[in-house]
Amino acid sequence: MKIYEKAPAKINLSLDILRKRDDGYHEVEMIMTMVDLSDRLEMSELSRDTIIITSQAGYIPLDEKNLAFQAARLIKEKYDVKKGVYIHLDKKIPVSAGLAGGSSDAAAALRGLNRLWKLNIPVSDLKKMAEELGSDVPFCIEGGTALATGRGEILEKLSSPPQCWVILAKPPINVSTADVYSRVDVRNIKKHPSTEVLKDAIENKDFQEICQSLGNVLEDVTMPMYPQVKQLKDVMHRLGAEGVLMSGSGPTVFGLVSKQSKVNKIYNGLRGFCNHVYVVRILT
Ligand SMILES: C[C@@](CO)(OP(=O)(O)O)[C@H](O)COP(=O)(O)OP(=O)(O)OC[C@H]1O[C@@H](n2ccc(N)nc2=O)[C@H](O)[C@@H]1O
Ligand SMILES: Nc1ncnc2c1ncn2[C@@H]1O[C@H](COP(=O)(O)OP(=O)(O)O)[C@@H](O)[C@H]1O
Repeated sequence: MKIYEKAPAKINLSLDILRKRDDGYHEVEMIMTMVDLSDRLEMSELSRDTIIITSQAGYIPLDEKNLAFQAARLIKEKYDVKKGVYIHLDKKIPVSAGLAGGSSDAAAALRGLNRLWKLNIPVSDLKKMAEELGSDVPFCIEGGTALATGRGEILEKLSSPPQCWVILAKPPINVSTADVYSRVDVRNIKKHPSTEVLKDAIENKDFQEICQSLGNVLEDVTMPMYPQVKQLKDVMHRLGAEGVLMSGSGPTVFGLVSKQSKVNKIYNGLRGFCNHVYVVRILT
């Protein structure tokens, strides 16, 4: 039997850091939503007790460092599955981009293997397993739009933002999440985003208020390291995007656009600036 599972990218509409914890993680408050730029996982059962990962993307690890491999190993151990699996990752989400591609692949592997091996694991238990794989993986299990707290694993479901176009642009640099967090000076965060205001704006489907309330404290770490990210934000604003923000630890910048008539102009303008530009929608 062969099954397919989609693994969509996420963007952070807000990202705030409250404090650094004793375990080294940061206590965050962030609103995340999924967009329709997705990897696709093809999974088939192997009678031999082994995990094999392949991908057309030449730039990700295919061994136990791959998050989909780790997901398969975890579910096999926890549920004592003696069968093997072959997972092909059709990568579309750029890597180390702040779009949680690896985390979403891990979540898709958990969902898919639950189906493939007919394990009937409830979503709450999938999310518990997801926590062991990474802070963003629990959100990627159910997706949608959510307020994430703790280190990212405590989730409150929100309604979807109003439909709009999301333009993603990734400059040709890869950013390490661990490196960015390690440089945060928690006592000197200049401006915390107004998470509550953003949350209300989403509930009220108030597009203009959403655009005004976007905020990400990691911009002040990543942008001085990579000035291209700030330049990209400025270009997006100039081209007419109504709300512009860096996603996660970066370097991807997204722009929210309400009018289709603006989308082509922004897309074409950005293509002159960087190779990786995508026009996507928020997944409801
Ligand atoms: C910044 C965010 C925002 O959504 O996304 P990305 O930019 O990676 O997409 C997330 O917080 C990233 O989550 P994720 O990529 O799953 O992080 P993990 O693998 O759990 O952690 C990688 C490293 O980041 C740091 N880390 C992560 C999460 C957190 N709340 N505090 C931290 O300090 C830790 O140093 C950890 O070792
Ligand atoms: N399935 C996967 N897809 C992408 N990257 C992966 C995967 N498994 C492990 N990685 C590794 O995880 C790291 C972060 O990848 P990614 O999830 O794309 O970053 P981000 O969360 O910043 O978007 C990279 O160093 C990459 O090599």
